[in-house]
Amino acid sequence: MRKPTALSIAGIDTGNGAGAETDIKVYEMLGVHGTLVITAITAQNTTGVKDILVVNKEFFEKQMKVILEDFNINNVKIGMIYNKDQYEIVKKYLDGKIIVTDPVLFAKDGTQLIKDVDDYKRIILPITSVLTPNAVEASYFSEMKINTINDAKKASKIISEKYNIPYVIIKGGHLNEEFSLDVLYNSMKDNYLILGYKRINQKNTHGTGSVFSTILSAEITKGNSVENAFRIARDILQVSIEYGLDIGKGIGPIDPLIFLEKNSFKYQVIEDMNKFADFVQSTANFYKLIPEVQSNLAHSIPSSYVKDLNDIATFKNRIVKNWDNKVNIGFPIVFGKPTHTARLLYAIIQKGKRATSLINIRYDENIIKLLGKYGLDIIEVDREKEPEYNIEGKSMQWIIDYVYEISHNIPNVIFDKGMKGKEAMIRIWTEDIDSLIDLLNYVCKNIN
Ligand SMILES: Cc1ncc(CO)c(N)n1
Repeated sequence: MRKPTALSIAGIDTGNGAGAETDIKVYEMLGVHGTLVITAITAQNTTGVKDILVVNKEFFEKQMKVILEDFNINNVKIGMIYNKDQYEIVKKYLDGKIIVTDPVLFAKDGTQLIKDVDDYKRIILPITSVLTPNAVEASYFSEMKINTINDAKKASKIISEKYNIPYVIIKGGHLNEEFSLDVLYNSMKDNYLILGYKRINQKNTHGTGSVFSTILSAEITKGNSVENAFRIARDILQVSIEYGLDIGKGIGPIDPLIFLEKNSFKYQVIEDMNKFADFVQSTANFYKLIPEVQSNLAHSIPSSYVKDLNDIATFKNRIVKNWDNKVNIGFPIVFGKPTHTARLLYAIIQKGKRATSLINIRYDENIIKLLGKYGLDIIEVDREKEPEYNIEGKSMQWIIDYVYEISHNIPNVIFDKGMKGKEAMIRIWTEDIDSLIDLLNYVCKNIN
């Protein structure tokens, strides 16, 4: 196997939230082999940088030589780099390569991570291809206040011209707006690309800069344009922040690997639903469970990872009983469709249940009896008690709120006998797909 290879010049964060470890995590997750030249070891955790042991000039250069004489490196990412000696060695060996530089002047707790700042400006910035300052750093390099998106545009161009940097991205995390806006200035085209994402209220944001700049470097290494790399980086960053880790006593790290994890969870959901479809089609009596409005299965990734309906899949065209009692599975499997079953499952998960699978089936007293015999808890909902509203999709939330209020729990079987214009219905949820298949199989075997 061949793999594109890149180099990160960074410090070690012993708490594994930013720096070299994060860079390697991100490179590997995106299919790039990441190598390292270490600038310093920080004694660091989520509450801050407690001390810094700088790698001396000779050993710094030794690492550089060893890496470059072996690997074919054309892409570099620079994070924490400490002093003038290190800048000069970097220039000597790496000038002319594609360099993404994250100018980490200060850590989150204010610790200075770059010492000889004037030399840094003179030596590192002019060999940089893509610079990724936040608003505070950009303000420092451009010597202007940055309060608005227009300020950020102006500053990015000033920095680009002043230091001869082809691309400058000013990250808006520090700009005070409802949306976080990032500005990319492309000096060759003299144009801007602005990306806006909803600000996430979540305190665990350690490592945001390292993750962002390494995604850029990885995507550029694979041949993507800087613009596309920027879009990909911003997308992945958003989920990485949403799933920031509540570990440590301070500012916990964001989790870039969630991007892979979520994709693999979703793949498992699809496999489960295919298995469920096979079960339905090989079970002779299944048609007896299908109501007039037809059935659907809602199936989610592990419930603790569910953020919204996009994490829940259903069959786009339901599970349908034909005139000849054959059952059709309405493929394709789709995530994010706001069906009754998906909303119901979502509402149950919101109540803290480890639910992942839910189906609606026909109401029949005998089916209720069988479900009881099988050992499931059952509750009846009186839909006459439901208030009238005209907002689509509220009913499912009401059902779950009502059930929770009267039983302080969400039993696995929730049924109602219907009312005018609303068909009676049984809804069953389980913690996993196999439990749902087993119990439906029992019902189908014993129904007459
Ligand atoms: C080693 C290291 N690199 C970068 C940062 C910036 O987040 C940090 N805190 N520590």
